[in-house]
Amino acid sequence: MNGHRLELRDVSKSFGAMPVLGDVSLTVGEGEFVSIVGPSGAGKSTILRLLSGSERADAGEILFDGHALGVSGASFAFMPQRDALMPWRRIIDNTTLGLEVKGMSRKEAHARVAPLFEPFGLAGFEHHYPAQLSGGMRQRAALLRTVVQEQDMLLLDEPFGALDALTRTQLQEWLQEMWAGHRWTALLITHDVREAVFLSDRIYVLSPRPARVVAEFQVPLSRPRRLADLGSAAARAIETDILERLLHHQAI
Ligand SMILES: Nc1ncnc2c1ncn2[C@@H]1O[C@H](COP(=O)(O)OP(=O)(O)OP(=O)(O)O)[C@@H](O)[C@H]1O
Repeated sequence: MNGHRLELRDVSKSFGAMPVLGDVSLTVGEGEFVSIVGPSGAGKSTILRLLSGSERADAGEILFDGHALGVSGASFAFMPQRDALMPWRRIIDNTTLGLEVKGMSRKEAHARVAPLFEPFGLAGFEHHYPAQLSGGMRQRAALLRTVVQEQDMLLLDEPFGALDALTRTQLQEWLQEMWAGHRWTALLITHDVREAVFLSDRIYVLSPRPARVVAEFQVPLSRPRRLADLGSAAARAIETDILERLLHHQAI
């Protein structure tokens, strides 16, 4: 084992005649928050689908704790762009869904999620239905449902993409605090370079399809972070550099 939790080595994937991923290599360490930014349609979500097992790579290796993904027993908690809450279930019963699917009784699952409602800013809304909550609250409920399953790794696919700019900023700040407290091993897919800089330890920049990694950045901001840190010279320099790579996809 080389210290990485997740490692993709030269992973490629085509859909029919269309190459989507071309030799993508990346790593995520224990307790590390890593983001992937790339142009629309580059294949970012495809990477997550390879991890969740809903697609298979054509070539290359995906390792978890040094073992091939299929035999590693790795479990991923996935949070999609849309909250995917079930409208007919109360918030508390939505957040227990993943636990119940894994065989936990509803009573036990309720006991597990209940203490998280306060830190997730959902106290008092346990018995509301999704339609009675704001978009930001629904995304927090979706994240609660995701993290309570205590999987090996958190996969976030544009989790704030459907929110208005202010709510999105508030949730980025909130997620940063939550992550600092829990140190989930996390892989975030985003179009939003500022979001990636604010949340990540490291950032991979993908080229247009067929995607390959054209740059990797270590974010030099100390934690805990505040939004104001994005105005620092270091943050602005890295943001500009990533945007340049995205626009001109120069390889390093
Ligand atoms: N199951 C599939 N069959 C055929 N083509 C697919 C399939 N899944 C994805 N694609 C195609 O692969 C390409 C990459 O899709 P993917 O969703 O991974 O991109 P993305 O980088 O996540 O895009 P966006 O940022 O717009 O969400 C797209 O052109 C998409 O149409």
